[in-house]
Amino acid sequence: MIKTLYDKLWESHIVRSDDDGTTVLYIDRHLLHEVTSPQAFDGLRAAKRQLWRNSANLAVADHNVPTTDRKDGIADPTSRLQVETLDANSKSYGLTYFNMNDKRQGIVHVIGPEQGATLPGMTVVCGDSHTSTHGAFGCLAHGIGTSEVEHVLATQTLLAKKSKSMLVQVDGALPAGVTAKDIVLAVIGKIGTAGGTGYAIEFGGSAIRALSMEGRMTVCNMAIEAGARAGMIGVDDTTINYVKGRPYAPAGPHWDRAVDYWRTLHTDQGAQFDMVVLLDAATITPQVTWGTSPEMVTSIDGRVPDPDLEKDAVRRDAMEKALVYMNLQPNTPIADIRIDKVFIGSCTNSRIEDLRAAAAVVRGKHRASNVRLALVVPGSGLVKDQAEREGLDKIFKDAGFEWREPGCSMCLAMNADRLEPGERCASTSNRNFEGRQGQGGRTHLVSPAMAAAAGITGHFVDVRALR
Ligand SMILES: CC(C)[C@H](C(=O)O)[C@@H](O)C(=O)O
Ligand code: SF4
Repeated sequence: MIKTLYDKLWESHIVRSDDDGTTVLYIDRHLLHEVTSPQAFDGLRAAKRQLWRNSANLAVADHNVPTTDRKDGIADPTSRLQVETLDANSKSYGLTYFNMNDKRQGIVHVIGPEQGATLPGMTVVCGDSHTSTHGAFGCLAHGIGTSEVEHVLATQTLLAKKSKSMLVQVDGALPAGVTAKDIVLAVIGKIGTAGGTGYAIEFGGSAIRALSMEGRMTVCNMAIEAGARAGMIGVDDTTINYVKGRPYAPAGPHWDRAVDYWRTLHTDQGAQFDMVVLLDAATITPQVTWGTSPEMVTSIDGRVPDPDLEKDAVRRDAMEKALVYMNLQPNTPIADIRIDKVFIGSCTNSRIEDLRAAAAVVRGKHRASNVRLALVVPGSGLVKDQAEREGLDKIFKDAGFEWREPGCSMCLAMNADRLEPGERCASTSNRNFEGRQGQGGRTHLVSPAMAAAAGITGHFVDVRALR
C-alpha cells in the first residue's frame, strides 16, 4: 500500500481508533520545560498517579534562565519559581533533567536532537508549539497543552485526530547566501499563517534534501507559524549520519536494526497529498518581515507594502495596524530600515551552523554605532562549547557582539533579555507578534547571516552584497 510519511508515522502509533477518527496515539518521547509543566505535575500529584514510562521523559529549563552569569541564580521571582518548580518536580518524579548549570542544558528543541533523544520514527510531544522542529528527523512531532502534558505523563498516550496532509515541495538550488530560514519565511509568505491550518506539512524536494539537519530543523520549526501543527521531512543519509553516536541513539546491533526501519520513513512514490505547494528555490531571496505576523514578509530588495493597494479590507486593516506598531511608512525600501538591536538565537536558529553563518559575516568587522546591543545566544551548552572550540565566540566578541549562556532569551523575553519600547530588532527567532521581544519592541525576522549583516551595517542589507 502506497503511503505518505505522515500515514506511516500515524499508523505505527495507533493504540486504538474510534469510528469518528478519535485515536489514542502512543507517544515515544516527551520533552518538558518549566513553563507548561507545573500544573501537569500538580494534577498528577493530586490524582496520586505515577509516570507511565519514566525513561520517555526528558526535562530542561530554558525559557526563564538567565543568559549571563548563572552563579548568581535567577533574579526575577516568577522566573525563579518556575525553574525551581521544575527542579523539584524532576527530582520527586526521578526524571532525566538538565538543570540550568548542566553543560547539556539548552533550548528544549535544540537539546532533544542533539542528545539523540529525538529519533526517526518517533512520536515526539512537548508542551510547546515549536515541537514541530523535531519533525525534521522523520518524526510525528507537535506541541501539546498542559492538560495533555499531564495525560502523557500518566498514560504515555495522547488523544488525537489525524490532520489532512500537505506537501511543500521546494526544488532547485538555493542561491548562495540564501538559507533554510529564507525558504520557510518564503513558504509562509506564500501560503500565509493560516495556510497550513488543519494540515500536517511534509517538506520535500531537492532543495530540502540538500539541507543539513540544522537547516531542516529551522524549516520544520516554523511549520507552526504556517498554521500547521506538525512539519516533517523524510529520513535519508543526512538524518542517519546526524543521529549516529549521539548519547540516546541506539548502538551496536540495535543501531543496524533501527537504521533498516528508519530507511522506510519517507513518502512512497505516487502517494497522494490533500494539498501540494510548489516553490522554486532558485527564486528565493533573503527574506525580512516588516509586520507583526510572520506572513508579513518580503525580500531584502523589496519595500514596505502600501495598504492602500490591498483590496481585501481585513488584510488592509491588519497591514495598517502593523505599520503603526512597527513605525514604518509604506514604500520604504527594506534596506533603509535601521535597527537598534540584534538577536541571534532561538530554537529556529541557534545551532552550530547558524552561529557559523553569522560569524562568517561579522568576522573582522564591527557592530554599527547605532546598534546598541547584538546578542548571540547559543541553543545549548554543547553548541556553545563547539562554537568556542571553533573560535566563533572570539569573532563575535571582537565585533562587539555579546556571547551569552544558552536559553530562549530574547526570543520571547521571559528573562532579562528584551527590547525596550520602540526598539527595533533584527532577530533570528520565529515570532514577530506585538510585544513578543518586550513590550513595544519591534521585531524583524531574518536568517542568522542577515541578522549579522544588519548588526554590522546598522540597517537591513542584502548579505550577498556585503561579502
Ligand atoms: C512558553 C511556550 C508555551 C511557548 C510555545 O508554546 O511556543 C513558547 O515557547 C513560544 O515560543 O511562544
Ligand atoms: S526559543 Fe523561542 S520559540 Fe523556541 S521554545 Fe524558546 S521561546 Fe519558544
